[in-house]
Amino acid sequence: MVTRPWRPRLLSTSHWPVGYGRIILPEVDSTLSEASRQAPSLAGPTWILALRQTAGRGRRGREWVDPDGNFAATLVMRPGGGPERAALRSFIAALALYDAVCACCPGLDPGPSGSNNTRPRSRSGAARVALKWPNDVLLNGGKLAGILLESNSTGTLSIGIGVNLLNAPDATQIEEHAVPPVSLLSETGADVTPEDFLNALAPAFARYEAQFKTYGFAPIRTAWLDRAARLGQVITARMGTAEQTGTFETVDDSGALILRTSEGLQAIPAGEVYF
Ligand SMILES: O=C(O)CCCC[C@@H]1SC[C@@H]2NC(=O)N[C@@H]21
Repeated sequence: MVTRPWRPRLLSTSHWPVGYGRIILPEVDSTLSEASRQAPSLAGPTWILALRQTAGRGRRGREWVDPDGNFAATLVMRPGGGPERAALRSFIAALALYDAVCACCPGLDPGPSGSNNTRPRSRSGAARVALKWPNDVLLNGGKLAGILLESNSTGTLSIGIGVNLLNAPDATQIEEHAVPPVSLLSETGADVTPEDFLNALAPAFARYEAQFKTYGFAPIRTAWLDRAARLGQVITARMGTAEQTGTFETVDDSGALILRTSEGLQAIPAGEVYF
């Protein structure tokens, strides 16, 4: 496992978004759990970053293995607007992650827009980032980051984000057919600290959130589709024990995956995608 030598960090706050709080903890069980504990006393949207998580959780009840040096944070907010609208924040978080990764790695190839965005690496050999429905960020075709949304009946939404900055978890621990994990360091050579990553991610999230509040989901959906992995290709979506294979046509205005199958267009509101 790669470790980063300790060095004092000067946190740049010059681009920190107005109205957002920030809490940095040396260690916590899970930033999502910490978000539930802290939410009642928070005055506004707040990022909770932990330099170490001892009980990180992933989607579908999975453990999120979080080796030292990786990014683990949760944004706690009270977005209003009901659960369906709140859930669209996963697309905002994915776009913000995409921008933060590109900002931290200047040599990265943002990739072509639209359905060509399927090759794991660009022709020039530069690393390539893409978004995988519903909640993953891919780098060179491997899983770099995951997003887990949790909400409660009081209207609190917690957006948990894990990024393999320094180390990718052991690939033998992943599910069959799942995308293998990669790290930012191994794929690009960029050594980015969790604090620096947060300083790129928080303003990017705030920009997309402001756009969403003003213009709704349409521009977010378009931007997400421009960065989507495997658009126009045959993929398999798994919903519990059921599976659907078809061509990835689009994402609709509720965020559902639209697959073209032999029975016509199928909308999949939630599930996991396999390539
Ligand atoms: O399964 C996934 O892909 C989602 C992973 C989400 C992991 C992050 S790390 C920060 C936050 N705290 C957690 O316990 N989980 C999320």
